[in-house]
Amino acid sequence: MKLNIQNETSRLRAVVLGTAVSNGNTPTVEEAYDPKSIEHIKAGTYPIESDMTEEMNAVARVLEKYDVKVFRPEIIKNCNQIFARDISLVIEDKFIKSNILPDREKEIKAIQYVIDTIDPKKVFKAPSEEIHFEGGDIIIHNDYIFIGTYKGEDYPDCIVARTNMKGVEYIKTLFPNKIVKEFDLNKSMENPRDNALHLDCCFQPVGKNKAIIHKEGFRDIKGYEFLVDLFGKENLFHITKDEMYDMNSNIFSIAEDIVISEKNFIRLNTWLRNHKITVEEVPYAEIAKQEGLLRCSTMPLIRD
Ligand SMILES: NC(=[NH2+])NCCC[C@H](N)C(=O)O
Repeated sequence: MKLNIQNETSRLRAVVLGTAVSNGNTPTVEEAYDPKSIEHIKAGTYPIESDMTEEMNAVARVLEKYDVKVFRPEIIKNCNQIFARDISLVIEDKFIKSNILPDREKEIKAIQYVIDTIDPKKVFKAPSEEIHFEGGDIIIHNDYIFIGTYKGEDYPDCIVARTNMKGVEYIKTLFPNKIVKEFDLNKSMENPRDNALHLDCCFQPVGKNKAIIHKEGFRDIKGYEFLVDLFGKENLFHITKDEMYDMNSNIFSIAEDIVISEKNFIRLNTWLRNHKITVEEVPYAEIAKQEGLLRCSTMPLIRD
């Protein structure tokens, strides 16, 4: 397979879509690695496998409708494999295995059968365990690579901070011709409304020149201002804390003028349609309880 990814919105041809099959029992609070999951574990409202499987199948049906080749991970028993985005990423024609949170390391072997179809010279793995990065923090935007990170001193104890500056430096070495720009994000293990878990939880380009953004997700306001300058204020759709919590920035583009979005995102979906973007609505509120949505559960391999 010949990979090609230059941005988040060109016409999609092939993608990995995660799976909720054999997702395991409801984790304990200690086992969870994000605050929104913890909230639902405590409230007894943690999502169940059959509901999540149904939601993901709805996404698969939309992708098939647009003739996108869909790869699913092999099933690892009792393992949460929903968020395919984080375990690896594709930039240009390179496949990069993430140095992910140790709790999630075993997820990658389920897509080895996909990796086996790629030229081994194009497959990369960071050389040191001190280099951390996950796909949800990395957004490719033509000449730019945007990377979410966390520069707080408590990084080592912060399991919602998944990409460090060593990760940013590593991506820079792989793409010397790109402008790599990092963003220091706000993290909170206590309150999901204050937690920009990954960059794609508070920002994502959409359409040709637009983006969805949550200003308060940026720990360093200069990062937010940089994006305002680059995209232009009139091209940004600002979301509130509650909309970030519901994961509005985490929709998924099939093309510049086609997105998959959650059916309850009324304000966002209206804005998209007003900009002549076709919105394919799916139910994804159960998946959202684990602090991830459509971008998080998809990992594009080929776009035009
Ligand atoms: N790309 C993303 N934003 N992924 C969300 C992953 C959510 C998952 N609960 C985690 O904490 O790892």
